[in-house]
Amino acid sequence: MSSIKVGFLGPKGTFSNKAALLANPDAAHISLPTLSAVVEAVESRQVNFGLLPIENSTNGSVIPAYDLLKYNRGIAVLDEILVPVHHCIIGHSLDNVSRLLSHPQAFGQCTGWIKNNLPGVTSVPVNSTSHAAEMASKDQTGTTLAISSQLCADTYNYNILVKDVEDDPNNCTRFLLLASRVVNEVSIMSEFTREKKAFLQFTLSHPKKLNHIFRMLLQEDVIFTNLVTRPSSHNPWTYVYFIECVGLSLTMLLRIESICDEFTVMGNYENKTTRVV
Ligand SMILES: O=C(O)C(=O)Cc1ccccc1
Repeated sequence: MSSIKVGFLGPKGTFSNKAALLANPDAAHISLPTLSAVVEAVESRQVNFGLLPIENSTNGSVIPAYDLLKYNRGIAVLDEILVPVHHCIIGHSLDNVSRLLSHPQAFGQCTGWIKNNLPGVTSVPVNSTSHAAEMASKDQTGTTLAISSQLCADTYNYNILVKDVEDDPNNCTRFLLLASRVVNEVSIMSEFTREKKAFLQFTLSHPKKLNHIFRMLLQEDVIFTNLVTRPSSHNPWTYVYFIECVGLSLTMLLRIESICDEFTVMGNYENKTTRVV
C-alpha cells in the first residue's frame, strides 16, 4: 500500500475518483463525503493531496470550490487535471420516474437529455454522482434515477440504462490538485516560472486598483486563462479576485502583490487548457 494518500469526493466511482486515479494511480485513494472534507483533509495533512473540481467546459466555474479556496491560507495548488466527463443514467427503468439524483454539477451538463426524456421529473442534488447512483440502485420503488459515471456502475455493478447523456461530447472537468501550503509554499515561489500557469487570489482596497493590475499584466503580454470573482464577505459589492494566467514574471507578481490588500499565490503549474502561441 502506497504511503501517499490522495483525498477525493466519494464514494468510489465519482469523477473526482477518476481525477485521483489520473493524478496518482499508485497512491492510497481516500474517499471523503464532501468537497469541504477534501479541503480540510489536505489542510490538516490527513492526506498528502486532494482533488477539487474547479471548472467544467459546459457549466463554467464550480463556485462552491472557489468559496472553499477563498481566504484559505492552508492550501496550495500543484497541478490541474483534465477529466473527460461522460454521464450515464443509472437505475431500474425509464418509466414512472419520480426523481433524478446527481451532484449539482451533473444536471447542468445534461440539460438537453433531461428536458427531452424526463420532463417534469424533479432533479434532486446530492453530494456526489456515486452517492446518487447508490441511492437510485437501492430505491425499491424503482422510480429513482441517477446521473453517474461508467466507473461507478462498473465498481458497484449498477444497472446502466443510458450512456453519454451529456450535452457536449467534449464535456470536460478541470480539477485542481491540492496540497498543504505549509509544505509547498517555498517551492511554489522558488520554482515559479512565467511559462507555467500562475493562480492568484487577492483583494483590493479600491476596485480602481484592478485597472493598475490589468495595465501591468498587459505590459508583460500575459495571457489570462481564467478570472473569477467571489464576494469578499466583508462589505457588499467588494470582491476576492481569482486570476489564472500564463506569462507572468516573478518580478511583476511581486509588483502586483504590493498594490493588493490580501494576496496569495495559490499555485504555479503546467498550463493544460489554453493555447498560448
Ligand atoms: O460527483 C462527482 O462525481 C464529482 O466528482 C463532482 C463532479 C460531478 C460532475 C462532474 C464533475 C465532477
